Amino acid sequence: MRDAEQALFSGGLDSFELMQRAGNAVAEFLHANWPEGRIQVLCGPGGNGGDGFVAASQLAKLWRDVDVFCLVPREDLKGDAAKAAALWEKDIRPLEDALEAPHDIVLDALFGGGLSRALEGTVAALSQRGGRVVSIDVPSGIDGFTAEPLGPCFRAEGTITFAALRPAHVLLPAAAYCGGVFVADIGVPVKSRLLENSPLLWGKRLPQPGQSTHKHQRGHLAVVSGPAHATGAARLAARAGLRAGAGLVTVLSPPDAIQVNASHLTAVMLKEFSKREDVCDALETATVAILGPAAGVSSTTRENVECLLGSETKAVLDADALTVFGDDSEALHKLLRPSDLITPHIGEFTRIFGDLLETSSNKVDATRKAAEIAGCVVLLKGADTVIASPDGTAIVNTHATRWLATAGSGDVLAGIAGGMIAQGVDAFTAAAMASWLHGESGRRVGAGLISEDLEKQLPEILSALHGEKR
Ligand SMILES: NC(=O)C1=CN([C@@H]2O[C@H](COP(=O)(O)OP(=O)(O)OC[C@H]3O[C@@H](n4cnc5c(N)ncnc54)[C@H](OP(=O)(O)O)[C@@H]3O)[C@@H](O)[C@H]2O)[C@@H](O)CC1
Ligand SMILES: Nc1ncnc2c1ncn2[C@@H]1O[C@H](COP(=O)(O)OP(=O)(O)O)[C@@H](O)[C@H]1O
Ligand SMILES: [K+]
Repeated sequence: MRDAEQALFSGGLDSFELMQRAGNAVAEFLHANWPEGRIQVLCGPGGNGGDGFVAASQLAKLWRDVDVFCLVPREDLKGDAAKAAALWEKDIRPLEDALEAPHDIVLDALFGGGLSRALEGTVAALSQRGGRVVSIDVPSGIDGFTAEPLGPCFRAEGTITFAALRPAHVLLPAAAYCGGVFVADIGVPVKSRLLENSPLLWGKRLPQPGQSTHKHQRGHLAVVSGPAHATGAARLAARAGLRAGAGLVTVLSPPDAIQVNASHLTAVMLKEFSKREDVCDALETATVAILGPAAGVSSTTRENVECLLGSETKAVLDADALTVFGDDSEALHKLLRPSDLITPHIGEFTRIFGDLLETSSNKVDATRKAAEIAGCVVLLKGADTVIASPDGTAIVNTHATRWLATAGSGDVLAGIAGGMIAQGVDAFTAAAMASWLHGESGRRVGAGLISEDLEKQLPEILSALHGEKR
């Protein structure tokens, strides 16, 4: 078992006691969700198999029809797995027999945290049979730490794990093999929290105006525009921020882009900046500013970032505001504050955090380390988006759609986050809200999606979350 896994289960608790609690939880989970049918329990030689033996004996007590198969003979089992097998009084058959044995549901208790190599032979063949599979801890064949299949692996309808989610339960591609994931509390303390994004985490904290609220109480979002040929990104972010509920939104525009911005903006306000002081002055009246979308990789962008991070205004930094520090990322890390949010995609992440992705065991670990290094909230974009705060708490969002892979969709995401921060939501929660709302908007549009469509979905989605009919 790897260190990270061991740390999760520290606390001086008796390991066989934990195995019994785990196995009992597996039996309850399976019986509650798959109440009928003959169960084939496939046990491995270690702790995962041990959980399987406990679950099998408990399921038999619930009058379920259970057959148990094991990769190794009973007499070769050791430690807790041997103790658990002793609870199963009937036959333990060789694993090969499972290939042809009649069954309706498979309980996959082959390997969990101790998988050390790709599945082969009978185990590999069993993993490819299809059918209804419930996995213990993680579908066997998936490396729970890198969140990648090591080779052939089981595809579960449901997975039960213990104490806390692991990266494999929420990161792609592993998450797609887990089915519905249930976390059983087996009474062990959890050190760092990993959560799956959902309105259940933040729905009650969505900002909402009171009966007599005025716009100035809903915060002021500023978005810095790029030059005349690159203004659309800022407007996408600005309109999304307004839809998300910011009371006032201003696009700060360089002089050459004023005309083009003016001809496209209505509810969003416009203000010109020509030199550094103007940006600083304009930013001072804002609650939060978004800087980076199509801003240009230029000394002006860098100066604007420095000015923003030296002010009282909170920051959402994206795209060029990050890239501009590519050869001097430590300077950026020093300037960032805990209330700031940065939203890199993988390319931008690599520019400002070097090889962190390659040197970490998975995207969650890399994003957590990045948040610690930069001292701010980091949202790493992708089909699975990871949000981490410097204290180690992390949320993974897979509530999205591949149709979001289109120009400008990241600008909308930054805009929604900025709109939430303007209304007083902390950067971590705002990032979680934004990534879910962005994903839900994308799902509602589907094929043919362009970034302009996304903000138009927000009124309906937000109304539903507020429990208001439209
Ligand atoms: N920690 C706790 O307190 C709790 C832990 N719990 C449970 O324990 C599980 C972790 O147990 P674990 O560490 O024994 O690892 P596990 O996944 O059973 O496998 C290791 C064995 O498999 C073997 N093996 C590996 N790959 C193989 C392959 N491809 N093909 C063939 N063999 C292979 C490997 O052999 P080796 O690599 O040494 O050659 C070794 O013998 C965890 O997932 C959870 O279910 C719960 O009870 C809750 C409390
Ligand atoms: N295949 C995908 N599945 C789900 N979401 C995706 C996918 N590809 C991109 N996204 C989402 O779309 C957005 C793209 O952002 P980004 O790469 O910054 O684009 P842009 O710079 O064009 O705005 C991110 O929020 C990302 O998480
Ligand atoms: K398993």
